[in-house]
Amino acid sequence: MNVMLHLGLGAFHRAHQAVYLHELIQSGDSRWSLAGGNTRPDSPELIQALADQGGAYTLETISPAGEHRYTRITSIQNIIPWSADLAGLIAQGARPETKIISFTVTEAGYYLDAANRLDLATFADLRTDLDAARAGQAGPTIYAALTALLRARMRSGAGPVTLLNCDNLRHNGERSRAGLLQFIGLVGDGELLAWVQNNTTSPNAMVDRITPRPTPDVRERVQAATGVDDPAALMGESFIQWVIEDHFAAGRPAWEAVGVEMVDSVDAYEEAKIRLLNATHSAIAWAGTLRGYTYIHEGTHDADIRKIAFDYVTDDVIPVLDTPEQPCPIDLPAYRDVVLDRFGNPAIRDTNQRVAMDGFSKIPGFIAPTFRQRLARGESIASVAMLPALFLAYLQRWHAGQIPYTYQDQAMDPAVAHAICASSDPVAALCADRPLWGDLAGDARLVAALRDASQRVAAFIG
Ligand SMILES: NC(=O)c1ccc[n+]([C@@H]2O[C@H](COP(=O)([O-])OP(=O)(O)OC[C@H]3O[C@@H](n4cnc5c(N)ncnc54)[C@H](O)[C@@H]3O)[C@@H](O)[C@H]2O)c1
Ligand SMILES: OC[C@@H](O)C(O)[C@H](O)CO
Repeated sequence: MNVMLHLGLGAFHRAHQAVYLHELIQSGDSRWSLAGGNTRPDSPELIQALADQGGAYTLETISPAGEHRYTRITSIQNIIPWSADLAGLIAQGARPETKIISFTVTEAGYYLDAANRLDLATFADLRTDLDAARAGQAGPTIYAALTALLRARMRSGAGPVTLLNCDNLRHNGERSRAGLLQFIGLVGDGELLAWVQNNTTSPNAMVDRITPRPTPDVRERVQAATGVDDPAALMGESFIQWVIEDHFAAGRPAWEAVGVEMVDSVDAYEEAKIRLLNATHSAIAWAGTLRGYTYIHEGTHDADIRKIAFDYVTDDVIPVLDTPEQPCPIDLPAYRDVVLDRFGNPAIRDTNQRVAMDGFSKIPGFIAPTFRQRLARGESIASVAMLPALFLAYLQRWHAGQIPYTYQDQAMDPAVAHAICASSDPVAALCADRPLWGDLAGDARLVAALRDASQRVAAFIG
């Protein structure tokens, strides 16, 4: 049996990658199974519940028409408990049957600047893990965990392995590989660096399924529908998509048999998803919070918020993704409309809190590239400017203690956030932040557009 080892047993992995493999196994192809665990001591009760259930759990999916389906997912066959030395994960990673190491550690879990360099100056977690790795120890960041796993694999002679990133990150394979190789270089392990370069691949992948944080009512509905009380139950939308570059070092499941799209280049899919779905999603979460809504579907049905989202995609994104020189193979206006319909599904009850999180990683990842392209073409940035202007208004509310939930942002330096909000010119301060804007930081056109957009946001908030 071949094993795909997954790092980051969050909701999304269980509603997406585990589901595709479950369907493949159900179709009669049981050549692969999943093992998984967290690199951080997160959600210990959930990990224990999964272990107690042999890795199985019930997934509820809800279609736009409101149809509920319940499926017992059984592809994760080895739950690896967390320990600080990551001994269980390292042992599994070093076994020859492990042929793929996949991961979901959130967009903020990669610590890269706009030029794909590890941002050691900003992220203390990364500095701590680098010290640990230099001392030969594992650590919770993806880079320190992979360094420890791959070192053990190299020493065990278990052979090549694919590193499969399943997070919403542009060029997610290439970028996390760049971070990993820099990290190993900084550790100073030349032998491991050469081994990783020669024995691993990192295909880019686009992943999609809206998976809210499971709430107690999901468990109740699952029990009512199936008779099983499942503390690891979770819920997602019925829509699911996975597009992967077919570049595997040691084989892969026959995913195409269950609808995974295996392609040469994922570029068009990931640009469409990150800009039309993820950036729009964040904007609706920021705007919805400012208008006093709790859920994404509420903001999506607010005409003003919907117009901000629609105009951003229509005016500023589609023209740069679909050009005469490089026509986009995806029907972007149709994609925009489907995405807004998905967001508007009231049964999903996805929260603004979940989608608004990690704004400091989403501006550079999801939004700044549109500014860069529009400005390079000498075109207006009025519609896309509404997104960071909404984020700034949201951040100011957070700073004033007026957000009705805990704002989680792993990429935020609280001192920087404070300096922006306390500045006499918050727009200029936000636009000057290099981790947010890279080479665009301080650009006069960016500042002017955000000033104008901030006035529109102030009028919108009322
Ligand atoms: N939930 C969705 O709708 C969805 C859809 C597509 C893609 N994704 C991707 O999956 C990611 C996780 O989403 P989720 O719903 O599973 O969230 P979750 O909160 O349920 O799980 C997060 C997982 O990431 C790990 N993690 C978080 N920060 C980390 C860090 N800095 N270093 C190492 N591990 C870290 C946690 O231990 C946990 O396993 C998202 O950030 C996104 O990139 C999510
Ligand atoms: O925009 C937030 C994401 O977690 C989103 O739910 C996901 O990317 C949908 O696939």
